[in-house]
Amino acid sequence: MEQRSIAFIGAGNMARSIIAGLVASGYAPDKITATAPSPARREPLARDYGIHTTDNNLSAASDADVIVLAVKPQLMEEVCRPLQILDFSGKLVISIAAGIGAERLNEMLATNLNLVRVMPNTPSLIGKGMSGLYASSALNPNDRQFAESLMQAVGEVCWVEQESGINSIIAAAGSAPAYFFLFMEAMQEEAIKQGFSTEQARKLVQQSALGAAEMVVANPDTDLATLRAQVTSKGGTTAEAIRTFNECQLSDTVAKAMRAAVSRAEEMEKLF
Ligand SMILES: NC(=O)C1=CN([C@@H]2O[C@H](COP(=O)(O)OP(=O)(O)OC[C@H]3O[C@@H](n4cnc5c(N)ncnc54)[C@H](OP(=O)(O)O)[C@@H]3O)[C@@H](O)[C@H]2O)C=CC1
Ligand SMILES: O=C(O)[C@@H]1CCC=N1
Repeated sequence: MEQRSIAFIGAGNMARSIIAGLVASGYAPDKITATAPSPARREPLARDYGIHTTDNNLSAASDADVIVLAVKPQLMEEVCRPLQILDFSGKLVISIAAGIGAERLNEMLATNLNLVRVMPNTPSLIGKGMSGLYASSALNPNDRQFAESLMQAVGEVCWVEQESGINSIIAAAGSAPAYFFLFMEAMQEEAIKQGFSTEQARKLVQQSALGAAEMVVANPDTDLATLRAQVTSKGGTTAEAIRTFNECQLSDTVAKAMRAAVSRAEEMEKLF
């Protein structure tokens, strides 16, 4: 893919995941800079991926063709203010922040940005990311294409037509790895109670999760309910487990949780 110089402003969990995936996919480490105030954040990135790091946001952003805003939403305004003096006309800005809209980002950087909002997730680290992208129709096709290729280098992508769709991407993908981790944690805990060691319990759970996910991917024409039915023998053990989940209204709980994620993103849009 096109090798533009990229500055990640913020070098935390999500920036690291994208950087790792990018470098593994062949993106030149020399073209990537990441910024963070603490050396403890920067040094492992420089060491592990061979990228440049600095605590100077202004110089990193000034030297870059592409600026990825990757700080916590509550810090975004403070981080953007000193960058207002830059000329953004030839730069592409990608924001991965949840709960900060395009209009607000234009306001924070005091200009009309060439902007793509991206909502990635941490499996980008291993090239298995799922990212949602939004750009206004005014964005030039080259920038649109670059943002898409960048995120494709670390996983799958899905464009949304309306900016509000980014909040639904958060609910379905950005936050979603945590839901699966939570489910696996609960399973591991119970497997331990049933007599397995922590390692055995983890292996049982992770291999089942991996196998299930890979079966979903390998059978694109089979719906999820059918895959579930194939495990569920009539009058058998799975049926009892599923009945228990249904009794506890698992689907409703999942729906509630996803709506709570959207509501929080909407709330953050007002706060920051
Ligand atoms: N984590 C996730 O799964 C996802 C996160 N996001 C979004 O990504 C963004 C970052 O989240 P996440 O990576 O989890 O957060 P982290 O807290 O892990 O990372 C934030 C980073 O910002 C750095 N930082 C703090 N202050 C400054 C500053 N003044 N200038 C430059 N960098 C600064 C921190 O450095 P230091 O440690 O030195 O303070 C840290 O490296 C958020 O906006 C979030 O909404 C989006 C999708 C998924
Ligand atoms: O929890 C958060 O706010 C961020 C956005 C999606 C995943 N992590």
